[in-house]
Amino acid sequence: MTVVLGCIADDFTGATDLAGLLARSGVRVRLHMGLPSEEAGGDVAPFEVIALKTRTLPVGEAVEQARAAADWLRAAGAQRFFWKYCSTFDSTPQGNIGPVAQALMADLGASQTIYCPAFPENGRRVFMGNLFVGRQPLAESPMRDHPLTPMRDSDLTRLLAPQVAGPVGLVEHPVVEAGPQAIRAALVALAEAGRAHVVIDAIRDGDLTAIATACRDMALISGGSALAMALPGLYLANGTLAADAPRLVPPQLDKGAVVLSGSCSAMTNRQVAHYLQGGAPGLRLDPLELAQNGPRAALDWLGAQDLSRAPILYATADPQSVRAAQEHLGVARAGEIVEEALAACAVAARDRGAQRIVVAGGETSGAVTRALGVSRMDVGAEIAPGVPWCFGRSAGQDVALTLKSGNFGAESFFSDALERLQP
Ligand SMILES: Nc1ncnc2c1ncn2[C@@H]1O[C@H](COP(=O)(O)OP(=O)(O)OP(=O)(O)O)[C@@H](O)[C@H]1O
Ligand SMILES: O=C(O)[C@@H](O)C(=O)CO
Repeated sequence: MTVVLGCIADDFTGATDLAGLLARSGVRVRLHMGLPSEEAGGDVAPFEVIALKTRTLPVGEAVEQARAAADWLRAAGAQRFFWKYCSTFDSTPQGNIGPVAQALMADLGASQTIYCPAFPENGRRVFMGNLFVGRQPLAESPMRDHPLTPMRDSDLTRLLAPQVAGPVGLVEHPVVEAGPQAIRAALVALAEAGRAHVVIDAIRDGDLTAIATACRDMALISGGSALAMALPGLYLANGTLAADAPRLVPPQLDKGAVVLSGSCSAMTNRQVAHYLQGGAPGLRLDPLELAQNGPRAALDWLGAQDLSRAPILYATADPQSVRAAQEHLGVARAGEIVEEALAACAVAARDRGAQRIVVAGGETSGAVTRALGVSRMDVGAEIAPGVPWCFGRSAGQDVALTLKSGNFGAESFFSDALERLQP
């Protein structure tokens, strides 16, 4: 078995999203939480996904980690690579998306790559280079108030231009609609015009399949998870991937569960409210209180809960409360305090036997998996598009984790997740 596609994601929920969509094909997908510490090689899956936590890091550090991940994947046999970022193109003002793509292209000897964050099933579409979230342009969507990466422009070519050397190209939707051959021809013409970085429109899954067909042999593809979805089928069809990959057998799990929410997205706010309305025991964490007293009160509360009722601990709050906390503590510190507290709660819940752990938020998921010491997981069934249950080991026991991207899932996501994976 060799690695058919080596994938690098810039955050943990983004990586599970990608892994979940690849796993829809039935092919085995392995997810590494952070740069793998074990030697590359040995037992590998055809799709290996490395989850980094680089979305908000300084550019140099993000680039260094992505290159190290690509080196590991290359040593494991990968010859094609996928660079996964958020379907809302989340980046800091300096931006890591372009610099990472550029560095990987240089290392892999790729002369051109594409950028396509579209995820139509979740309402992300790219048209004439502009990213829409549902009906709203990105910059008018709730993403404009994201705690760490507020997105205030919707034009991907304009967002990408300062992040890369040389001009950015665009393959417009009419070309994409005309199919793989037209896309290939447009990419060749753009390459001849010196455009190594090309944004591609996509408004439905069929567009993504056409793009994946046109680009499946590129050394580096970059985009959201949905662009990768067609790749396993294409690799099976052309014989790059053998059809006899083993299937996942999920472990037996106990009744105990906990829900930890550090995402402040509009959707997570609704999901938390819905879960509490349904009668779940819940405790709201206040960053200012945590800054003064630490997580002791949260841990005491959790210690008194019946874990078979899947209690929720959440810092999820509306944009106004988030801003107030950030003004007092600073953006980074407010985030860290919450992440540390939720991570401590995850460990305490695991130590009391919780084997199903639901986490909302990419940064939060990074902190939780790190605290649990979960370094790699096998990817199971999806609860909602882009949100699978994953199975790993923590402190010698089986744990199931689902890492929900801030904006993903239905309002009933938390109860959906627990129903989907009943002991
Ligand atoms: N009440 C709060 N005040 C300030 N910051 C908060 C608060 N609650 C959570 N945070 C921080 O906001 C950040 C939310 O980012 P996170 O990546 O976890 O969620 P998200 O961005 O909605 O998810 P995704 O990246 O998957 O879209 C975290 O750093 C978290 O600690
Ligand atoms: O692409 C998305 O929207 C998600 O996988 C994600 O990256 C959220 O952090």
